[in-house]
Amino acid sequence: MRKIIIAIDGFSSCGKSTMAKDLAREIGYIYIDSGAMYRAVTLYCIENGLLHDGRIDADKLSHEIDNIHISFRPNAATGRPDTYLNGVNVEERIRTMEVSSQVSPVAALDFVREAMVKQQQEMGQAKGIVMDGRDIGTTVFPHAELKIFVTASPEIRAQRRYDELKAKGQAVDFDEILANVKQRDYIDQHRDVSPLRKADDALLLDNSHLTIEQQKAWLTEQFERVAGK
Ligand SMILES: Nc1ncnc2c1ncn2[C@@H]1O[C@H](COP(=O)(O)OP(=O)(O)O)[C@@H](O)[C@H]1O
Ligand SMILES: Nc1ccn([C@@H]2O[C@H](COP(=O)(O)OP(=O)(O)O)[C@@H](O)[C@H]2O)c(=O)n1
Repeated sequence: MRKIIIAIDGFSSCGKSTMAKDLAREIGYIYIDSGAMYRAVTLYCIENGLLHDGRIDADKLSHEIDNIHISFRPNAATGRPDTYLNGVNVEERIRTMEVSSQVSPVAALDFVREAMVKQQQEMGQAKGIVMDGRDIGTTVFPHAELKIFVTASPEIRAQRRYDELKAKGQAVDFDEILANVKQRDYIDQHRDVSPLRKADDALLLDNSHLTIEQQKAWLTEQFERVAGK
């Protein structure tokens, strides 16, 4: 089978990382969660006083962006890569509601996207990669051999995220999560730079009523069809 690039885009919390990570593990590809990179930049802003009451000090961030180094290292216990920000494991801290509620405006900044896209493209140079996000099939890898666009209803997506955070022991409120999911979808779809949209050549997957196993089987089938050509 030839080595390909698999781009998985779509709305917030619909299961992109779950299916991307599982497929990558099964076929021996590298898995990159591009959303984790925007989350890590947001955490940097929070921890370094660049975000106040939802306002970003974009000027200061533009001067510091080259000092923000994000990498991934495997975690044997979870079976997925952990995110590191300037050498520190931030995997847990980037998944909080505090970060979720501020990440989309940070990710809308042109210089932030430019820096992240450059790193993502370098990660995909040798192919054999599954990357999930919002603009992977449209901007990061417009020539990806397999592109998927995932969607599910906002209520179902919010319920999935609610269950996940609750299982981790975080104090969560369903309505707050639903509002966050809808707000991020809106910002992600309406920003000027690389807005969230389905690439013309992406396959659409509505997984509202699919189990994790069913969506993975579907994705594996698509991979075998394309990589086996
Ligand atoms: N088909 C599915 N049915 C039910 N839960 C799912 C499904 N796919 C993923 N999940 C769960 O939904 C949550 C969000 O999935 P995730 O992969 O993090 O989404 P995304 O990467 O799109 O934000 C996770 O807790 C995951 O286990
Ligand atoms: N390629 C990407 C990935 C994420 N993002 C931004 O980063 C946020 C967090 O991404 P994520 O994939 O972790 O989001 P979840 O759907 O997992 O909650 C998104 O809401 C987008 O604002 C982006 O702009 N481009």
